[in-house]
Amino acid sequence: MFSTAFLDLPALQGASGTVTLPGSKSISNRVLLLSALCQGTTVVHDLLDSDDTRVMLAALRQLGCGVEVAGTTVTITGLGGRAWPTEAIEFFMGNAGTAMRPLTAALAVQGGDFTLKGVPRMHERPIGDLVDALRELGCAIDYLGNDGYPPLRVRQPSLQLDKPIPVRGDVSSQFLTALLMALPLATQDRAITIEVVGELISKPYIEITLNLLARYGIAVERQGWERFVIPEGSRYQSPGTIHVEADASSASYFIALGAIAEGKGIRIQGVGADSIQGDIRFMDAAEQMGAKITSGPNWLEIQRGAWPLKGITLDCNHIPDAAMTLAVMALYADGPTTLRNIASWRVKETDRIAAMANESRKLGATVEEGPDWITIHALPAGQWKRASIHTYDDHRVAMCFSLAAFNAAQVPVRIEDPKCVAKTFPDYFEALFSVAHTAAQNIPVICIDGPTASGKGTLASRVAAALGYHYLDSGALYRVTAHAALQAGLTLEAIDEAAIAKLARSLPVRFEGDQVLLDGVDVTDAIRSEQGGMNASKVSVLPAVRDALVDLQHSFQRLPGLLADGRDMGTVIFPEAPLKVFLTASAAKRAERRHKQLISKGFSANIDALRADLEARDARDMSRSVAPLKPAQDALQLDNSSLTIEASVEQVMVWWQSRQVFGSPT
Ligand SMILES: Nc1ncnc2c1ncn2[C@@H]1O[C@H](COP(=O)(O)OP(=O)(O)O)[C@@H](O)[C@H]1O
Ligand SMILES: Nc1ccn([C@@H]2O[C@H](COP(=O)(O)OP(=O)(O)O)[C@@H](O)[C@H]2O)c(=O)n1
Repeated sequence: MFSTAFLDLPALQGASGTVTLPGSKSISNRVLLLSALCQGTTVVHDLLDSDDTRVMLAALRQLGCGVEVAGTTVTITGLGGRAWPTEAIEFFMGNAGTAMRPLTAALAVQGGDFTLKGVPRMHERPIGDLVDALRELGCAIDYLGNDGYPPLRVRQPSLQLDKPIPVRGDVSSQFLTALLMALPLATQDRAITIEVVGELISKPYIEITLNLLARYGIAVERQGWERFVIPEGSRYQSPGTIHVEADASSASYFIALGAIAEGKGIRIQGVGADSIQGDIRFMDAAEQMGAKITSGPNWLEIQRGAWPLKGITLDCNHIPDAAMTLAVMALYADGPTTLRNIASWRVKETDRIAAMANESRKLGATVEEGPDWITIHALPAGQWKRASIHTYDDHRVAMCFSLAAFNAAQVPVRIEDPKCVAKTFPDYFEALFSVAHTAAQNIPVICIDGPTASGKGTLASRVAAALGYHYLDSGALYRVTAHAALQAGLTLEAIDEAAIAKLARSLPVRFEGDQVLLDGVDVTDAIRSEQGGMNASKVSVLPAVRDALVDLQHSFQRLPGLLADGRDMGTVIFPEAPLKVFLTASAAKRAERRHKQLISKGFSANIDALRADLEARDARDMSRSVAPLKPAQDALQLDNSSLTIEASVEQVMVWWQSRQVFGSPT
């Protein structure tokens, strides 16, 4: 996951390959709650690991459920047949609507002394319709803040279930889902009837709920979409094992990607056209816009068909979440696209109609909006602008606008607060980068060159972490090469140049966090010694060795960008890099830093000897004939002798930002 303040997506050109999608958020949380209400143990496979499921799991633990997590498999030992807690419990529900609503209903029907709170935005998301329905049937629920909104306090109910329970059908279908999942708890001596008042929106989500309830032994009788009868004596029965289908609305970004990007097509693993989720019908809308889609039981394949895409007008009531993706596809169309019947967008994580309109306008688009509709006009090649997309703590806004990076103007797109995707798809950007491609010149490289112990590695890795970029420690490659050569019984002299170069060309080196592995063996400590640095300096003089390492170094230039540290990053390996920094500090300072570094790692060291060594290494690095250590002509010099690490990082970030001008962040 990218936890950076922003993520700059380079202009992307195409996409091909396979993405495996994580489990659906709403199915995950429904399955967790149903498993908790069962007697016995349920093994849930392919569970989504996300903020919403973590909130639900924490709540279930507080209630006394057995919860064992092993990767994406979670084993739940349910509360069925056991005593419910009688002590007061306070639940923190974050911003997790898929946990808040069904849990409120289950707790209210079961009764106890429970408080449910969330983040400030959760306290702005309406829950009045659910509470009204629950009160109607005798549940005791108080508002602790504003009427109609969390936080809530739930107490002991006195249930009256003889009359049908009215539920408004025109608000979030999660209310009805919540009731359908909670009411089987109260069917000991009667059947319970729910009556929908008005048109039921988002019917497909109710179908998912009914489908899952059936898996848990609850056979709800559906009479049209107006009445639902939960039979007397209904009891949750564990299915034993259950697999969570991938999220069909997450699939929408990759369906759109296949339709927009040039390439051999995208294969999506985890969900197919026969999915129980209504959002899968997004594929029909994407096909209308031009996508070519084929499908099997658990997969979809998408290719670009019509190009530009075709503008459409669509009632999106059946695909409220996935329809947001159409708004970004609309930018690539041949005419305007109007999405209708999307009033529910206004009360989601943020006001999504306003968000999609504002952010599309930043990209240069013309957008009109009404209470329950939006029209997005196509964006011609010349009119795309570099924009910093505000994401409103809304995962879908972030994922949708990542698709703007395929713009014909080939301008990059900044996504603010990229970690908001954690709600449903923590590794969304990693998945995007695994299939997206672009020309090397679009993938930014920041070079940090300089003498030993000037702080290159520290600076480069910190800036990489701040930007979400990859990091190349090129010195480590020379260190590993020298290590491998010595292990192979070679000298580090010119006489063995060809043999060392041969080794270097297929060096089985891997970086895992701070560890360096050679052929699977951890050589971190061995290569980081001062002797290791001196040996690296010796092999690095040999032109054939330097040449042999070029391709390996270039292979680190991957999306979304790279920080490269070494001696010749800016002069030889990445001469086109948009920012080159030549980092120096006085020899005295550098010797002092290296001394501290070694002592802190438990090595003994003598500061004068260190200084003599590093001056000898500098001299060799600066005087060699190939790729000598020197600043690139266009490098910015940074002497950090009297700067803190933070100040050096800040300076490089300021230089970088001044070259990356996006529309002003909001
Ligand atoms: N600006 C700085 N001020 C103080 N100490 C620093 C600074 N930059 C780096 N250091 C420290 O100096 C030591 C050497 O830094 P390192 O990044 O390993 O250098 P290089 O990669 O250039 O050899 C580390 O212990 C690091 O914490
Ligand atoms: N791009 C690079 C990186 C390192 N090197 C060589 O490898 C040695 C070790 O590099 P390093 O970056 O790990 O060394 P430190 O600066 O960390 O001491 C340097 O002294 C250089 O001789 C190089 O020639 N070119």
